[in-house]
Formats: sequence, structure tokens, C-alpha cells
Amino acid sequence: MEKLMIKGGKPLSGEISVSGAKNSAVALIPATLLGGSPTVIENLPQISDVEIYEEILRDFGATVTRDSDCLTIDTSCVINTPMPNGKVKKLRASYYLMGALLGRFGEATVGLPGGCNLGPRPIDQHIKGFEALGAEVSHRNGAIHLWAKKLTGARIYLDVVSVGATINIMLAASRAEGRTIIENAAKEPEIIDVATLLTAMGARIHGAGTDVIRIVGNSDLMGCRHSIIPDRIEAGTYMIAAAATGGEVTVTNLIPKHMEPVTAKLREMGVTIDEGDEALRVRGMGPYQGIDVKTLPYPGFPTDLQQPLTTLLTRAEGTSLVTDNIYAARFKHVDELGRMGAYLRVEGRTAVVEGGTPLHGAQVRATDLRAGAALVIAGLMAEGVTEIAGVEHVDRGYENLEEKLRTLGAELWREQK
Ligand SMILES: CC(=O)N[C@H]1[C@@H](OP(=O)(O)OP(=O)(O)OC[C@H]2O[C@@H](n3ccc(=O)[nH]c3=O)[C@H](O)[C@@H]2O)O[C@H](CO)[C@@H](O)[C@@H]1O
Ligand SMILES: C=C(OP(=O)(O)O)C(=O)O
Repeated sequence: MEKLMIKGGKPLSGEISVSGAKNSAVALIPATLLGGSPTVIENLPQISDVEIYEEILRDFGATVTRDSDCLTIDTSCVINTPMPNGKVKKLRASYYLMGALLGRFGEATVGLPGGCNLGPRPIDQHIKGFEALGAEVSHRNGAIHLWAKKLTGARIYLDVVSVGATINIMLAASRAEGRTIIENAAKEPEIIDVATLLTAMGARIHGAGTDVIRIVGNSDLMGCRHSIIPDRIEAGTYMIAAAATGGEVTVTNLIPKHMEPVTAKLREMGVTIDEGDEALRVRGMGPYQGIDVKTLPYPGFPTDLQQPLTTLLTRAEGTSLVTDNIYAARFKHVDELGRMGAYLRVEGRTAVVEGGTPLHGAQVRATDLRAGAALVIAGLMAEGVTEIAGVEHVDRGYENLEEKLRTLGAELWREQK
């Protein structure tokens, strides 16, 4: 088994550049299925979720060529193959195949998605949207089958603010006849990124980034060239790591506006953050104050940084309360942090962190992607060596993690154990 080994206790220092956003990349790649000519996607992160998606598109018959961080995808010859099992179960974002194939072919058979195990992750709002556009939806042996004679624009109110449902409906609606209105839409930057691509392909989309999105479909979408926005979760992870190790790090190639919820909470703790055009310099001398944090849809504090932030709070003075309003069960990192000397417990959907406890190296397991990020930060803070199992979860979302952290002076390596 491969383990990530970290010899901690050193402040991080230097400059680190953020890669393209995972949650955009895994929507943009299936979106290319909607176009009749090649699409070029730039600033693509080299992470396992993206690699799996490249393979899935090849399995459909697409020509996919990678040149460094640039991917050219020609989907003109794809065949609509049912995908009830296999690779689609390895990642969450395989659900975007439903919207993309429904838009392109009027039919899709896609297995229920995988991704981080954060408790129940239903897709009822995606289905509600597809049905409103005219699709018939049935369950077949663990897969969802969608079929539509014709997709017609509709007004769809989402009962839950959902990133996945908003994007999936945008994908299908981009090829539907007439106008679709999504109300109570999610407002994440990745939604604007996908809307930008679909607009460049020929759909008309207004309001992405607000909670009402209007889409006028076009049955004749064409390929285009698109560069992915920076990964605000990767950026936030490195900002938190800088503060957690008492270091001084400039995180570059980010959009400071996207980082505001994170910057605000770090400043509230006592971390110094200076803003540049496309960079943030984080100086974390401490002492830090404990804070209360509640995760919310964007522009609230992101659930994907809840776990890394919890690690940092083990360093803060007093008690901190971390409430996850998106995923009530996203606390599998808590017991692992306990093994490293942290003093914290879960009450309902809140982690109660009693701060000021130094961490020490231990053998721990990453159960999901951001639990892994939380443990990497803990390993960087801890005295001694930390061994992290389950490192494949981390590889889903962080490009060149070790290399990037090494440039900041961290000591970490992989071992087969
Ligand atoms: C690939 C990707 O982009 N993943 C992100 C996406 O996941 P994902 O798209 O799965 O998350 P959603 O925004 O859909 O989920 C938000 C909340 O709505 C609920 N819900 C969602 C859909 C639905 O049909 N019914 C329903 O009840 C979910 O259980 C959750 O409690 O947004 C999450 C919330 O920011 C992030 O943590 C994930 O990193
Ligand atoms: C939960 C996450 O990813 P996914 O939705 O792909 O499982 C994440 O990126 O933190």
C-alpha cells in the first residue's frame, strides 16, 4: 500500500501556484460532448479525476489529446454507449454525463456516481430538472436511464442549492429548444466557468453566478477554446497550510474575490493576508483565536475547506465550532486528528475543537479527498513523522502535491508499506 510520509514541524515559506479547478474540469470535459467540432481546454489540472474522465470520453469514441495542461477533445464520432458500471463509479462528476448525453443524443444510461463518501448525496434535483425538460427517467440495475423524444426549455426551481444539479441542467438545456430558467441556482465560480464554455459553444446563457440562470438552447453547438479558472479549494488548502505551520507563503494564480470567505475567516483568527492582483500572501505567526465557522453554498465558507480548516483550529486558542451545513457527516477526519493529539469531538453536524493542542506524528488514514488534505496539513504541523494511508483520495484533487509543498520547504515523500 502506498503511503504519504511527512516529517513535520517546519514553517512553509515561498511561492506556490494554483492549478486549474477540479470541479470545473470535471464538468467542462463532459460538456465537450455537446459540440460538433473539437474543443480545446487549457489549464487542466493533472489529477486522477481528470484522467478518469479523459478515459471515459475515449471509451465513448472521442479523440482526446493531451499536451501538457492542454486537452483537445473531438467528440464528433462518439457513440452513445450505456455506462452502468466501471469508471463512472470512480468519481462524483460522472453525473454530468447524464446532462451532456441527454443533450446530445436524447438518451443516456449512466451508473450512479462515486466520489467522496460524505454521507447521502442524492441527485433528485438533477432528475427533477431533466424531467422538466421532457426526459423520461427510470432506474435500471443501479443506473439511471434517461430518454427524451425532444428537450424543451422549462422553468425549474431547485429545492436545494446544488452545484451538480445547476450544471447538469445547464448542460441539457444548452441543446434544448427554447428557454430554460433555473431558479435557486447555485452561484459557485465553477458554474460561471461552465456557462462561459457553453456560451462560447453557441448557447445563450445569462445570470450564471446569480441564483437565476436563463439558458436559450441551440441544437448546433460547436467546439471552442477555453481556459479553466484557478482552483479556489486548492488555493485555500495552501493558505491554511501556510497559517497552520506559522509560515509565510504567497499563493499565486488565484482569483482573490473567490477566496473572500476563506480570507475573512483566516483574518478573524489573526492570520495576516495581503492581497495582490492574482495572489495572496499569507503570514501566520500566531497566536490564533478560536472561531466559529458554518459552511454554506458560495459565497459562504466552502464545505470543501471545512476539514483543512478544522486542522488549523487545533492550533487556535479556546474552543472553535465548525458546522457543516452541506454534509452532516463530513467528519471522518476528526478521529484521525485525535490520533495525532488533537482534542476535538463531533456533536451532530458540528465539530467542537478545543484548541492549543500540539500535534505529533502518527499513522492515519485519509477516508476522502479533503480529509486527506486535512491530514497533510496536520502532518506538516506535527512534530515527528506522519504516515497517511488512503493517499489515492488526495490524488483525486491535488496536482503535484508533494512537488508543490517541497518548493515551500516541506519534507514529504511516498513509500510502499
Ligand atoms: C464535482 C463537484 O463539483 N463536487 C462539488 C459539488 O458536489 P455536488 O454537486 O455533489 O454537491 P451539491 O451542491 O449538489 O450538494 C449540495 C447539497 O445538496 C444536496 N443535494 C444535492 C443534489 C440533489 O439532487 N439533491 C440534494 O439533496 C446534497 O446532498 C448536499 O447536501 O458541490 C459540493 C458542494 O459545494 C462540493 O462539496 C463538491 O466538491
Ligand atoms: C467532495 C469533493 O469532491 P467530489 O464531489 O468530486 O466527491 C471535494 O472536491 O471536496
